[in-house]
Amino acid sequence: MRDGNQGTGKADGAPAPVGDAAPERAFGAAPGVAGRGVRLRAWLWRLRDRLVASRTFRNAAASFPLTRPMARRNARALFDLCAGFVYSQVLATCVRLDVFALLAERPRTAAEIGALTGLPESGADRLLAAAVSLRLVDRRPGGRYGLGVLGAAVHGDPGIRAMIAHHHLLYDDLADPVPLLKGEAGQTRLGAYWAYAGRAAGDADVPGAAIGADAVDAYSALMAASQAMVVDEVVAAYPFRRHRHLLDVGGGDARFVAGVSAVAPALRLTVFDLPAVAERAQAALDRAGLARRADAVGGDFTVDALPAGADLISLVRIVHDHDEPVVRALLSRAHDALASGGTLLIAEPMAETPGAEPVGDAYFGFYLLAMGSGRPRSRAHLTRLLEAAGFTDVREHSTRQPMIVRVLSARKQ
Ligand SMILES: C[S@@+](CC[C@H](N)C(=O)[O-])C[C@H]1O[C@@H](n2cnc3c(N)ncnc32)[C@H](O)[C@@H]1O
Repeated sequence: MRDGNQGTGKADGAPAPVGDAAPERAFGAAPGVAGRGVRLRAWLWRLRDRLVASRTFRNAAASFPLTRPMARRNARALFDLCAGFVYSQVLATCVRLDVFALLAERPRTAAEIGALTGLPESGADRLLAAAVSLRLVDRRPGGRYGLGVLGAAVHGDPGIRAMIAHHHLLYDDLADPVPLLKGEAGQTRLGAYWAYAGRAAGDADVPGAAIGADAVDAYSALMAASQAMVVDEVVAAYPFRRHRHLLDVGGGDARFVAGVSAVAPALRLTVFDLPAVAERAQAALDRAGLARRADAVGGDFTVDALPAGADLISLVRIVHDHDEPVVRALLSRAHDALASGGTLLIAEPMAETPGAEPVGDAYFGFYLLAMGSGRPRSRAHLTRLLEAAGFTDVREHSTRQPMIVRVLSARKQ
């Protein structure tokens, strides 16, 4: 099953093609004047493309003192694109060999790191030099190495480490992206990992109730590990205390509702997820001492109604996992289940996030492609979907790290 919007040839928020009459209408200019503006822009883009493609021009730009910084910046940006996979492998190796944990204990030499990780000293030396260049590791006095500013962040966050550790599945699937883009890849490793996403890629569509504990354990643990950074952002952005009952749809191991419970002590909490995950959620709620005010309900939101009556429904890192028809049906079910005057929250990383554009469209775009369903969506795209499902008053609540998660709320009349 593919996204209903795919294949239209017009990405969400993409500029209108050159020659389209829309810009003229938008600016209310006389058609002839605006048409000349569009043609002038098209000519300038062609000129820029020709110049930048010319080696002579690039050499001249690198020689001239005023354009040299820009020429160097662009050359470096292009090299980083070429080398991105290598940088990721340096990071993944440091995580796999626990280099950051070893350096957090105390600064160490390459020989010590080699002895502790099973690498020859020359291998440890090469890995550490690469990690220094990427700010994962710092050189310290006496030929020792310590944590770098980025390595310290990875060391301090089990969620980031878990994400990095599972990326080998993604890299395997992306070894040849063309069959993925053509929709001809069949079952992928990420599709198998995220059982609910990959279930339609096999011969038969597996019902949600048939997805067993074995199939959900790994992804549920990954989501639980990476939930801390999300819940902190969402709780800081949205006033949960004004509500009486939160239903967290696709709530995984109940980490999100547990985080919210701390800031909204009177809130009733319900987690809805696939039956195998709901069992994990119920056990987690019991362990957290939340059983009196929280419960978990098993079901499949592609076919089942959602539990009714909550005045707040949250979809945290859910919508981007699914193609258009599933999202439309889910939003409609959420609308049906909400109490009148209730609120729906969507919290997830989004496409076209200013300053984090590649995170949405490149990383999540290709991650979800490999997973077999879903796409990152922009705020404008989500707003259209929410309004089509009957919601009004769509608002964004600013988060401190919009790269990680953005929050939209919408009201049911
Ligand atoms: C990406 S995880 C997000 C989990 C959690 N909200 C978080 O942010 O950590 C997606 C969740 O949606 C659940 N899910 C996926 N498809 C579902 C379906 N058809 N019905 C119910 N839950 C589903 C998964 O089991 C999983 O827990």
